[in-house]
Amino acid sequence: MKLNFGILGGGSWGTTVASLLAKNNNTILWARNEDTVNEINTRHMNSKYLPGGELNKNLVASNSIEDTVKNADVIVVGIPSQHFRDALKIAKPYIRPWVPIVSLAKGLELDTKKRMTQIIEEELPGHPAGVLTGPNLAKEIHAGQAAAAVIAMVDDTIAKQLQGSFSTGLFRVYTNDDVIGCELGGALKNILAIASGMGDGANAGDNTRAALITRGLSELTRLGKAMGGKGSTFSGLAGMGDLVATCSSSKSRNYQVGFQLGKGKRLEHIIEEMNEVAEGVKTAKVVMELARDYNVDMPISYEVYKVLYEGNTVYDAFNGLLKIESGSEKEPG
Ligand SMILES: NC(=O)C1=CN([C@@H]2O[C@H](COP(=O)(O)OP(=O)(O)OC[C@H]3O[C@@H](n4cnc5c(N)ncnc54)[C@H](OP(=O)(O)O)[C@@H]3O)[C@@H](O)[C@H]2O)C=CC1
Ligand SMILES: O=C(CO)COP(=O)(O)O
Repeated sequence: MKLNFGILGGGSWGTTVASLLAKNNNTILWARNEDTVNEINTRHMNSKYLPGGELNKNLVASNSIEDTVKNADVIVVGIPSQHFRDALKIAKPYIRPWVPIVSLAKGLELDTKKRMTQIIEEELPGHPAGVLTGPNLAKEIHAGQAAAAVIAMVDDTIAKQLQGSFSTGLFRVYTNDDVIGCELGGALKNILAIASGMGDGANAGDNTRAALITRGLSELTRLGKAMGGKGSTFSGLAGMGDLVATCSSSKSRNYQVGFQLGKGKRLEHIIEEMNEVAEGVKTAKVVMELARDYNVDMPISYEVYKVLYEGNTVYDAFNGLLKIESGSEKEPG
């Protein structure tokens, strides 16, 4: 069934998802940048975030958040986590009752430590809230390469309907009812992608990367389960899938931050030179607090945090990890 979609956020992922949706649905994309809107409407491109390659010609962009959401049957939010709540507040007066809201963001709000669907529930109570997540590097999907994702909603009927809307031949969408686990998988893996990039930047080797991914999955799963996610979610697309993609791809912005740190660059300079978001940098702060709140050991994330915020070097981080006593794989730690 053809639905009306309103997408908020004209960055690389918001635009890519909007273009996928426009294949089979009426789709409007809201971007605050006028040049982006004009370029999408006239040249079917978003060269700031997705250089090269055309977007679906049916995609309409708008500078008006009201026009974008007022007739929408579904709203999709691709705004980075630290600005997600503000965008919902602006859109709220124009959103029709009970319209499902789907988050694309992979981060946690700094002040509140909340997930994006918790923010949706607070700002738009009564609206079904869900997340689209998984190993989905925007630039590959924009280039027409195949990928798989998960739509997680508590209500299975809505999840199945959205599964049909988001799916295209090359973009395979699975359903999951574990919204907490799916959301946490996407947010927590970004810090581990920074760790993996740090290792590669410092030429630590393929074995180190494999160890970081595997032990990273273990710590991500520990916190995720303590916060209410299901163990099986973390071995699926939203957990292991996304972890593997971002920890091993130079297309990941989080991996790139780590890689540059591994090369000895300072965080401020790396961020200054990037025109895209790397959610793991801010999420690392939140995750350290959550690890304390839930009394969960997260040694790799902690070493990343110390490099980002306490002046440690990448070599301090790897030395720190090597000093930790290695226990049994069956036990946490
Ligand atoms: N890119 C990817 O491969 C994937 C990204 N994600 C997640 O999707 C989310 C969005 O990321 P992505 O699209 O990559 O980000 P980008 O860095 O590519 O773009 C960010 C977008 O958000 C807009 N924006 C930033 N702040 C505000 C604000 N206060 N109000 C309105 N718009 C704002 C920017 O607008 P402007 O241009 O005007 O600054 C820009 O359009 C992130 O949480 C990310 O983790 C998830 C899966 C894949
Ligand atoms: O989440 C992503 C791919 O699944 C994108 O990762 P980055 O934000 O690190 O680019």
